[in-house]
Amino acid sequence: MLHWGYDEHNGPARWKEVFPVANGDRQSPIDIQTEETKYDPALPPISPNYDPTSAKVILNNGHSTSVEFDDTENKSVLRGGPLSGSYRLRQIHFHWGASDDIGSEHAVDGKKYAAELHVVHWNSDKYSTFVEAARQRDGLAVMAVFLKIGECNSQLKKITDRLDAIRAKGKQALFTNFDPSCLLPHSLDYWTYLGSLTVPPLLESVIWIILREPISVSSEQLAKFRSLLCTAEGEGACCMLRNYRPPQPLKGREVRRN
Ligand SMILES: CN[C@H]1CN(c2cccc(OC)c2)S(=O)(=O)c2sc(S(N)(=O)=O)cc21
Ligand SMILES: [Zn+2]
Repeated sequence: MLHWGYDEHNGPARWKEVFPVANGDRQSPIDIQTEETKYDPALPPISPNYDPTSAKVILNNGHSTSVEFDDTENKSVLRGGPLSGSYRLRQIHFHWGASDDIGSEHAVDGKKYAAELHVVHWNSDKYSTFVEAARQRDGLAVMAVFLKIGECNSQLKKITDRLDAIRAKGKQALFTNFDPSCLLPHSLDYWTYLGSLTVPPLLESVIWIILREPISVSSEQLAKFRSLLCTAEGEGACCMLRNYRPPQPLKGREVRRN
């Protein structure tokens, strides 16, 4: 396998050949069996506090599209929930599928949503860089939001309307004055468990916070994600039709809810 991706020849089933942690004890995503989740009265609400001026660029990295934030100071942080201390906002990105009936990474009682938003943070209280934090078991905190097909999402439009400027892999465009809280659902109720990055290097350093209420996305908006290219300008164009990893074994982990 040359470079990892989501096709038959380089997809999730083969990542273990290069990243053996793929068969680890705390891999993500998972299928959340709601009957097995444990209510924890000690779990406080999560509290996102983002400064819109932290937003810098929107980027096509060949595997997804992301909005990157300035994480050189504690301007945009996530606190509360299962977290001790504050986790600094790094980037947001999305996962989707080739059709509207699949696309999310996590599943709920076997049900997959059309797409999934990930808001990535790192533990800037304990570690001095993102890369160092990404190697620690409490280094990263990713908040996941499910996207279900419905009304056009006017907040998401700020992102989907810019995708044609970053069609090819490696392209980026200025993207500022954006507070990702605008993409969160009304309720911040969540499930939480200990897992990993869902993309190589699949590091087992993520505290996952999965919001239980989905947000909407229209079929047309979602189609725009699929028109992104996994290839750079000048290479043979290949569309980014899917970029989700399927659910991984729970291996005895507990999923708590607030
Ligand atoms: C958007 N693609 C990834 C970019 N990053 C990345 C890239 C390379 C190495 C690395 O670890 C050192 C991190 S990231 O940490 O921002 C994350 S988190 C994440 S997910 N799906 O698990 O939430 C995917 C990515
Ligand atoms: Zn992700």
